[in-house]
Amino acid sequence: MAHVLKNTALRLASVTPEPARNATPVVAAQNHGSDSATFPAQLPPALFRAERVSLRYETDDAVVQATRDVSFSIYQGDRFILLGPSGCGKSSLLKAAAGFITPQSGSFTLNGKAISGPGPDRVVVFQEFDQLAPWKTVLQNVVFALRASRTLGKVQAKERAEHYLHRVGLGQFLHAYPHTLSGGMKQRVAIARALAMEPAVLLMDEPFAALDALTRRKMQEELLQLWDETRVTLMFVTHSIEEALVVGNRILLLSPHPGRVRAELNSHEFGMDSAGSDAFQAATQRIHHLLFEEQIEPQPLPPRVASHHESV
Ligand SMILES: Nc1ncnc2c1ncn2[C@@H]1O[C@H](COP(=O)(O)OP(=O)(O)OP(=O)(O)O)[C@@H](O)[C@H]1O
Repeated sequence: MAHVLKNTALRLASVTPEPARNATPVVAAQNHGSDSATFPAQLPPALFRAERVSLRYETDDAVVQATRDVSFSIYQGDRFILLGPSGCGKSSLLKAAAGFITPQSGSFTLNGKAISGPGPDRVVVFQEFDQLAPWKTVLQNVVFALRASRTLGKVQAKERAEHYLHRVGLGQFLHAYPHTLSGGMKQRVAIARALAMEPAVLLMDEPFAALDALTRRKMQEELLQLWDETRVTLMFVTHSIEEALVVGNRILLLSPHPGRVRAELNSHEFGMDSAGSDAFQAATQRIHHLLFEEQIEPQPLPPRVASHHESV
């Protein structure tokens, strides 16, 4: 029963815009990240779901198994983090969720519909600073993406682009060219462009990893502010435990290559001001331990509970 209660707290935490502070702070589940059979029926369905996704690359020289049987559910308004060591398949999962890679087996669904390719309902922000067309101004870059999705007319696209560029603090730089911007500013344009598409899920692949520490912190803060205003559903890849705890409300831990679900954690209690606190340090160490040291062996389970859970 305790398993079900803990997991219920986790799920409840994930479906409310900002989860209750008294929810179980960190809950871990090995494999089968979310098993709907163990939760009450009144919870809303997942917005986005990965079901036993295995990803494999085949080249002339080698076959690389990137992930194996990865399952998870993302709920409306989640800031869902994929966290794991280098090479565990985080980026591959994100690209597959975006529809750029077809799973070897398993599936992704958005609002219950199978994903079979890229779509404007899933927009990606990458780490690289060269995501913008250098011959277009900041405004033109965003308008171009909106027009390419064929959902808006010229005037509407320009209005929407200006709105989101103001929102990320670039109102003064609408007519600047990308080469005149700092790395952080270019990432803001990429984020504004993605937000302007008003996707169902915003996919972010280590978007701040190439920034210096101060700018990275500022961008994390701004992202949280933007989330507060928009409540956009995020799927965010990082290999930084601290970033995962600060940015996310739920964290999926992946084991080293090939990536499998190691644990699922509830991290909504941490924010920008948490770093350095005892609870934050303890959570960081616990995650580190889960990722790199602890071998979780499957335990005998009570009926109808598909995975081993533990609280931290
Ligand atoms: N296009 C590709 N062709 C062949 N193998 C690939 C390709 N892309 C990724 N891989 C391999 O798949 C595995 C997972 O890579 P992926 O980039 O998804 O991991 P990651 O967790 O995002 O790593 P990092 O944190 O270092 O970016 C790695 O072994 C990688 O070498």
